[in-house]
Amino acid sequence: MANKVLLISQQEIADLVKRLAYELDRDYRDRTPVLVGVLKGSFVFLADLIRQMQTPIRNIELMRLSSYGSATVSSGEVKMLMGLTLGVATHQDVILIEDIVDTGLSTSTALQAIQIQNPASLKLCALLSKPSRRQVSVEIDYLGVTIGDRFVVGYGIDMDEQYRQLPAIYALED
Ligand SMILES: O=P(O)(O)OC[C@H]1O[C@H](OP(=O)(O)OP(=O)(O)O)[C@H](O)[C@@H]1O
Ligand code: HPA
Ligand SMILES: [Mg+2]
Repeated sequence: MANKVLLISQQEIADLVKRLAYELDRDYRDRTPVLVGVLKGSFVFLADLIRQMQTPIRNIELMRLSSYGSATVSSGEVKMLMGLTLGVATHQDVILIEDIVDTGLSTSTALQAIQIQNPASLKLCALLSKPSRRQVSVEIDYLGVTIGDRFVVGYGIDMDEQYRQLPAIYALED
C-alpha cells in the first residue's frame, strides 16, 4: 500500500482556484467562453472553478481521455473514450480545463481535437504542471502550480481509479 504525503492542502487548492478564476474573469470580461473539461481527472477542479468565476460561461463541454490506466507512468497512447461534440468549439472562445499536465500527451490531444473545430480562440487552464516529465511542449496560459516529479492523487486525480475523492492533493510514495 502506497504512503500518501500531503502536497497541496484544501486551503491552498481553494486559493489557487480563486486566483485562476480571477485571472479568467479579468481576461474574458466581455466574452462568453466555452469551457472544455478533460475527464475524469478534471471534474472536481472544473466544478470548483466555474463556481468561482463571474464570467458568463456559454457552454460547458466534456471529453474523456485515458492513458494511465492502473499505472503511474503514461502508456504513451492517449485513448479518446469520449470525443468533443461536433461543432461546439467552432467560432467560440474555448478554455480547456485540465487537472494536470504531465507528459503533455493528453493535453496536446485535447487541444488538437478542439483546434480542428476552428475556435475563435483557445487557451489552456491547468491546476498542476509536472514539467520534469514533459514529452511534448504545451503552453499553459493559466497555471495553478508547478509540482516536482511525483505521482499525485486527490481532488479528482486518481491512481488506478482510487483517491479521486480526497479533498487535498497528495504525493504517493511506495
Ligand atoms: O500529461 P499526461 O502525461 O498525458 O497526463 C495528464 C493526464 O493524465 C491523467 O488522465 P488519465 O489518463 O489518468 O485519465 P483519468 O483522468 O480518467 O484518470 C490526468 O487526469 C490528465 O488528464
Ligand atoms: O501524477 C499523476 N497522478 C495521477 N494521474 C496522473 N496523470 C498524469 N500525471 C499524474
Ligand atoms: Mg488517471
